[in-house]
Amino acid sequence: MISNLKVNFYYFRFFYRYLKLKIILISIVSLMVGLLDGIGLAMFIPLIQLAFGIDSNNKYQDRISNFILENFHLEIDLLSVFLVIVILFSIKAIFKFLESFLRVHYQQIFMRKVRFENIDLLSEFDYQKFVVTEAGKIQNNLSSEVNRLSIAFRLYFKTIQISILVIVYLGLAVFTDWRFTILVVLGGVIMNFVFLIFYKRTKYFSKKFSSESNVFQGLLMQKINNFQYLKATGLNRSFGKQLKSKIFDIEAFQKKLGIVEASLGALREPFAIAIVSISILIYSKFIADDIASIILSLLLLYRCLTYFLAMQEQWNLFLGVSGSLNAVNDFNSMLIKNKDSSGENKFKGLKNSLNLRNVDFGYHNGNPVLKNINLSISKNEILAIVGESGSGKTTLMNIIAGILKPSQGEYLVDNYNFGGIEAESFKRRLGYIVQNPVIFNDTIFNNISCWLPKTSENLDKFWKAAKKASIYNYIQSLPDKENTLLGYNGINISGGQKQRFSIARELFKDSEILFMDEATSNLDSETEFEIHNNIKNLKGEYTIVLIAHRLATVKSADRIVVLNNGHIEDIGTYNYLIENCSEFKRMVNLQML
Ligand SMILES: Nc1ncnc2c1ncn2[C@@H]1O[C@H](COP(=O)(O)OP(=O)(O)OP(=O)(O)O)[C@@H](O)[C@H]1O
Repeated sequence: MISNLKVNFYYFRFFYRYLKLKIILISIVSLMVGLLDGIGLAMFIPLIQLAFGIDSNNKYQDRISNFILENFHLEIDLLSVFLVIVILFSIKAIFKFLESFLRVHYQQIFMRKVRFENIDLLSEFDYQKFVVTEAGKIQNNLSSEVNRLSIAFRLYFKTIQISILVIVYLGLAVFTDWRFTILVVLGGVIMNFVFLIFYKRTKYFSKKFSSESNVFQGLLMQKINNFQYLKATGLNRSFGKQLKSKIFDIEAFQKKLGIVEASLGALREPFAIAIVSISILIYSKFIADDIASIILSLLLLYRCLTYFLAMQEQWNLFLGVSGSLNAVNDFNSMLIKNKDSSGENKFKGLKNSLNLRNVDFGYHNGNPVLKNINLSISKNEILAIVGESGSGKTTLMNIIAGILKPSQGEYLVDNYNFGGIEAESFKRRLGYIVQNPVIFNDTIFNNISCWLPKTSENLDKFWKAAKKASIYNYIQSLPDKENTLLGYNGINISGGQKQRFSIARELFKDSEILFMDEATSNLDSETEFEIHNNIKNLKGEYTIVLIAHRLATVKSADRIVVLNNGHIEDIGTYNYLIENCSEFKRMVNLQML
């Protein structure tokens, strides 16, 4: 019982977090609907009595209509009773409309808030945590589970609204004849205990449904992301089999949910009829034979019971999707717990240098990846990082870019601790060109401008960036030029072109610190030469941190950092390192340059 209350309070708190006092307002409106309906219903007793001339003493036998007629000093005749009924049901109709309207309106507000919150939280999600979080879980929670949550909202509020009606009818029934009411309520309580077993099963299957959907979405994403590979290697079908088997698992839980819901639906009515019949028998045999109150009580209790059954049905349907509420809430808490930390001070541009002091770093598994890194990058310097695969180049670059935080030591931007800088203002000045360039399924213009309006000023900037990234001629050769669609993940263009597009995007952004990870690994020698000429042309204008496996491409750097197994082996110009760093010399020899 207590744990049930706790769970219900958990659901309530979840919705209250987004809607606050709106929940109270919607409850008040439902209360009005119930009160107006119940009182209106009670007025039928004097109406019948007057119409059939049953009562001769101007005294009506049910307490509700007596209360209304006496307190409002109404004439006790057929017309005024009739008018009262019409007025009550008309006002009820207005509240009923308001009730449905508010539910839909608040549902929209609620969903918007949840979606916006998730989008913001995901933007601020800590990178280190992101890489160890199942992609399917993120995808499923942000799409399917949020959609199920919308259904959960509707069902939850329907349940609340209906339960208010149940309470109102019950109250009115108690007011009319408390003994008969107690008999029916006792029956209802017994019935509820029987149904608790069904509710438990529904909740369990709903949770299983959510977790299986997470796995399914993860598999689906992998299939889409690795489509080319799976197709080429013929693994497409066997991967498809995995997806199909997950569909069977999901179906199985859906079916079980359906069976529980169907059983509940079928059992409710016979149970209810039995309760009412037994109550009438007991009442007439052992308690009293007050026909007028029992008729009104029956009317009210019948409505109460109908709503009670509807409430149970809605509640069970809600439990069927309540897994989504747990899933979204857990996902939300995880995002909140792993929010990127950000300082207060706005970054207004690099003045002198970026500095790492005695920096150590390890991922979640604890293995040290970087050890005692001391490095200073001057404004407008081109710094290249080289080293064997796995030596920590990307990790080091991600620390300088602020995506990863040092486990030990300090990262200073112009002598200010990085932690004190507002993350967003720093990121706005960063350009990041990754190993697998990010291409959106959109036009070339939107891919480079990141959805800025196509004004002549932006268009001018766009072509300048395209020229700098050596992609100008290619765009001009296309029939639709900058309006050409690039396809999902740039499926229509080559690896080299993808990289040039992403370079153009960063140059468009007016970034002042550029990070390039293997930016030239997929380019043919001619384009590579061109890009490196362009990088040289950027010299003095941008601070560039560059990772390259092909050592010829780092010749244009001012300094090169040689990383070896997580520590800095040496730093210097290309010529200095050839002379003084055996590790660098070995790497160059290996590449036979
Ligand atoms: N998310 C992660 N979780 C745990 N360990 C990681 C993670 N990313 C990288 N590592 C480990 O950290 C070490 C350094 O990886 P990093 O990617 O920085 O090397 P790299 O020099 O850039 O390699 P490559 O040239 O192959 O890209 C490797 O041992 C790698 O396995």
